[in-house]
Amino acid sequence: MTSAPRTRVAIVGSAGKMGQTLVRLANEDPECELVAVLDQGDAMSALAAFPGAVAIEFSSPAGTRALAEIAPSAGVSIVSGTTGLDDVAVRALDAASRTVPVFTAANMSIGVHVLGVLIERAIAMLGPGFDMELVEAHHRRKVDAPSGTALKLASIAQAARAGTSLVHGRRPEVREARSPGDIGMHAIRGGDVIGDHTLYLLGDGERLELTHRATNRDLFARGALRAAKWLATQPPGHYGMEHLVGSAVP
Ligand SMILES: NC(=O)C1=CN([C@@H]2O[C@H](COP(=O)(O)OP(=O)(O)OC[C@H]3O[C@@H](n4cnc5c(N)ncnc54)[C@H](OP(=O)(O)O)[C@@H]3O)[C@@H](O)[C@H]2O)C=CC1
Ligand SMILES: O=C(O)C1=N[C@H](C(=O)O)C[C@H](O)C1
Repeated sequence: MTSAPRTRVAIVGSAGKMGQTLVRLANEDPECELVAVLDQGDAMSALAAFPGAVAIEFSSPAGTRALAEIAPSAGVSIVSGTTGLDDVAVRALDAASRTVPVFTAANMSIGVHVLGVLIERAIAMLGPGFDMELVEAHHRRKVDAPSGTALKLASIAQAARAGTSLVHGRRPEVREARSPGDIGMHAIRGGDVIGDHTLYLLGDGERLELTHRATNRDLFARGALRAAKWLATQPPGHYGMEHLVGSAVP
């Protein structure tokens, strides 16, 4: 009996919190072969030795950009989970996707993807009478705010209700009530919180609180490895969770 070829993966940002989790889970996965690990100070051009591999990158905007710039000539596909990307890194990923398959998601957990689907559905069903406030909490070492996940969920909310805009926090000098089109964005930082996201839908006499809580990083790494295995057989293009999991409610 012949078994399917293993997906060759390289981990970029391998010494980080996500990188270490990915190295452990990739080594445990019989469908993956870990061929390279790179971190700060390593030359991204080393990936040229592994054409056909999928580089899984959770590092920094500079790391994302460096990988996206080398991937087409190296012949490696990209799974990128880094958040807080600048325009240069976003454009570099888009450019790379014209030559190699690229998968990006601000959150690789299937639960957050489903939360996005539920948010879209809830807003459409509730109508305009419900105010929206989005609260996220993360560990004390997180550098970007709001989280990439919060921004993605907010973009889903904005698409579901026209005429909305993001309002980041509240300041004492602004003495005015919220506007109906506001989506309040609030970021909590501290301790070892892995990642919590709640969209409050606040109406008259009732409110919904749609929440996802991550309790370890394995779920993000498992999602990234699943994406890498899927991406290895895709043509060049820019993919996301909607392509891997789908968005339609059966
Ligand atoms: N999409 C998702 O599901 C998830 C996304 N994330 C995102 O992933 C990113 C990483 O998170 P996390 O692992 O917690 O962060 P860490 O800071 O723990 O790890 C990042 C690692 O990448 C390294 N690095 C930074 N820049 C480069 C570079 N240019 N080339 C190679 N390596 C580099 C860092 O090295 P050094 O410290 O020396 O700079 C560090 O070892 C963040 O943007 C986070 O928001 C996190 C969890 C889930
Ligand atoms: O930095 C983190 O830790 C996380 N970042 C991602 C984000 O910004 O949304 C995903 C997850 O919440 C953990």
